[in-house]
Amino acid sequence: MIELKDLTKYYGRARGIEHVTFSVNNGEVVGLVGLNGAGKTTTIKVTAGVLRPTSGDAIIDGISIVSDKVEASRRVGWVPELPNFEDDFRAKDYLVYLAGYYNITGRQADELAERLLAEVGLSGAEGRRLREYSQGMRKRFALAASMISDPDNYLFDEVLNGLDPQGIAFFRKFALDSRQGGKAILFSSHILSEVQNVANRVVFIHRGRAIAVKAMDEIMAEARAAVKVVVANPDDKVLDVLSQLGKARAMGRDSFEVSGASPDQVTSQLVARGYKVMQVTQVGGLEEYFFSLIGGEGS
Ligand SMILES: Nc1ncnc2c1ncn2[C@@H]1O[C@H](COP(=O)(O)OP(=O)(O)OP(=O)(O)O)[C@@H](O)[C@H]1O
Repeated sequence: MIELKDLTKYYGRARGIEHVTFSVNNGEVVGLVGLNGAGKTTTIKVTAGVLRPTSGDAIIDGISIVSDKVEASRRVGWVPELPNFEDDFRAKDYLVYLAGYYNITGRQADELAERLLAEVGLSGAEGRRLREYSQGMRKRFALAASMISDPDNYLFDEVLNGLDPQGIAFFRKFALDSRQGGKAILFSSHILSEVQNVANRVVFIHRGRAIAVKAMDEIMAEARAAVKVVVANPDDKVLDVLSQLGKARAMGRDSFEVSGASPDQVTSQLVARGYKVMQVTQVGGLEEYFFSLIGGEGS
């Protein structure tokens, strides 16, 4: 569990974040959302123990990052926005070296490094030097490194940046599995559609302050999220079929809108009944909610 308590960080006189308070419970994936410069990286770095707060505290599994930094940071895996490594190292050697910090050595460290690199999709690139890694490979490597001690808590800063669709799918699965496994994940991202897919709660940060903390269900209800679908072979029953999923209405002869269902649910429901789905789009949702929250500033 990750608890942020009245966390404030000033860079000299410049405000980073002020009075940020929220928690990430075990079994929760919380998205951290905000404009450029809002304070996401600062929040994550202070919580990870790499920046000292001006005041307030972050508590990891009951341990203060301020008064017991070593113990608290052992319990959290951190993937920075711009991962920085000893670039002359070869990937696997570096993971083995990092595992040493957790008293994992010898064959055990070797096997762990290979397994983690395979898990994040870097098999075949274990022997390459980190300086030869692309941005996406570095992100994948940083993910592997954060998993060495199999911590119960994770902090991911823009982890999706630079990842290809396969990498994004890996992260999505990792987050959902971790959620089921009772871990606590806080991740920042500008890709609001992915935050919507993965997070069960969202912290909106604006000008250094956490201006709202909301469950995804509430966000979707308030933002009147809906799925728009175009069907190639509509008939007079299609509306009834869609109504089984949520509130459905016809928008035209072949297009329909359903609220209270996901694009996946709409597609499988229609396909199972022999309809041809031409187009499915999510309307409203997190993005709409975010902009309504911060007013005209983001547009
Ligand atoms: N080293 C620093 N020195 C001075 N000010 C800083 C420093 N790092 C961050 N800031 C300021 O703190 C505020 C929050 O920055 P932060 O990097 O946390 O935002 P962010 O939400 O992560 O932004 P982005 O989406 O652009 O990555 C900004 O006003 C920024 O200018």
